[in-house]
Amino acid sequence: MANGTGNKSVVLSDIRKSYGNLEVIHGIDLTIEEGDFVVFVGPSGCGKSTLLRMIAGLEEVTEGEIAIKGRDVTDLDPSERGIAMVFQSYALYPHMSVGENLGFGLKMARTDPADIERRVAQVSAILKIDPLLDRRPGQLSGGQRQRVAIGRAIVRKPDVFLFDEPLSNLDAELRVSMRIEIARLHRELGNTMIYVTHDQTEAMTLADQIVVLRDGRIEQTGSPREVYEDPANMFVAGFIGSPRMNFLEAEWQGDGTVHIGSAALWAPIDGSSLAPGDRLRLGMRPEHLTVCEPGAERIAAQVEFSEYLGGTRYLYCQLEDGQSLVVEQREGPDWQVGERLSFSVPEDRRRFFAGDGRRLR
Ligand SMILES: Nc1ncnc2c1ncn2[C@@H]1O[C@H](COP(=O)(O)OP(=O)(O)OP(=O)(O)O)[C@@H](O)[C@H]1O
Repeated sequence: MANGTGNKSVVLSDIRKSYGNLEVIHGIDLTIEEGDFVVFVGPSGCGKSTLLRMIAGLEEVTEGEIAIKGRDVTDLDPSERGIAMVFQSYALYPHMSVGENLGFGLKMARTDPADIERRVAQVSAILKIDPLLDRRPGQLSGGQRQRVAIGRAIVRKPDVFLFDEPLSNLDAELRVSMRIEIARLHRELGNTMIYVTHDQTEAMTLADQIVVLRDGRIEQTGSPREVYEDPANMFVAGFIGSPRMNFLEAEWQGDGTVHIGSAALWAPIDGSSLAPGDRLRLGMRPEHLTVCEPGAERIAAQVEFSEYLGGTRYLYCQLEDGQSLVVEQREGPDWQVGERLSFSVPEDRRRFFAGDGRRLR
């Protein structure tokens, strides 16, 4: 909750969506607090855009209810919902100037022309596009176009901003600066923002709350830190983070340890639902593994491939039983391909999952 008011901004109640006989959203419940920046993430086809478009009113809801600021908007037109949407494609009117694009929505709403002029000036100052007001969209760079598209949303003073992958058409450098700009806008305007992205960095840096979706269901909702450090299940653990979390198959011993090859690692989990010999997964983030002297609690692996990225190095390793392990190394010697190493991982960084992906600890 960004502004601490605790008021509900958007409430989705048992939302379902079907295309013909095919249900793609399977009963989503979600409460978004006033002023929160909420990011939807998940693999391609999980329903991020469909959910956003249903909130916008661009897609009909098959079942369930959407409320914005306490008002049931499920059957209202997009224009009546108090939302503004920014698309990946910008969706600017090519034959209008930037100024006309910015003011068009207000003109349609029969706003007083002097008022339109004042608000367009205000917004173009916020977004630093005032020198561009007389240009057409065709005469702008990608970044400038996206600024105009965002300006067109702001000028209408919506309750809720919806962003559908707004930065994915921009080059890497511009993405970073626009990302920072969007974060600044959120801080300045304080509105609720809902944002769909494929980009992990955008999700982690912009979100107050990340909603992780899979196959039309919510797997977890939480702060970036919660979903990263305390994932609800193996899916979330594997989806959030790049390179992704390592999952090693391990055997539960019944004495509080798991075995991976010759390594015996302490596993502080509730073993009441487990039997000795049960297979578990031990999850470890690449940055939590460190090279150390061999020992009982050490995982032995051979370096297969090494990637130097400047500030960091990724070691792609293989255990004796063929399992893979990715290790992020920030400092220390440049280990070479073929080298046999031992790795340790702190106890509080170990995550355990049952065979069905359930989190054990
Ligand atoms: N008009 C449509 N007719 C039939 N199925 C559709 C339609 N639109 C979307 N779907 C299906 O609904 C599911 C969710 O699609 P959606 O575009 O919301 O996913 P997404 O998470 O946004 O994916 P991406 O990350 O690839 O954009 C997918 O299985 C998709 O094939």
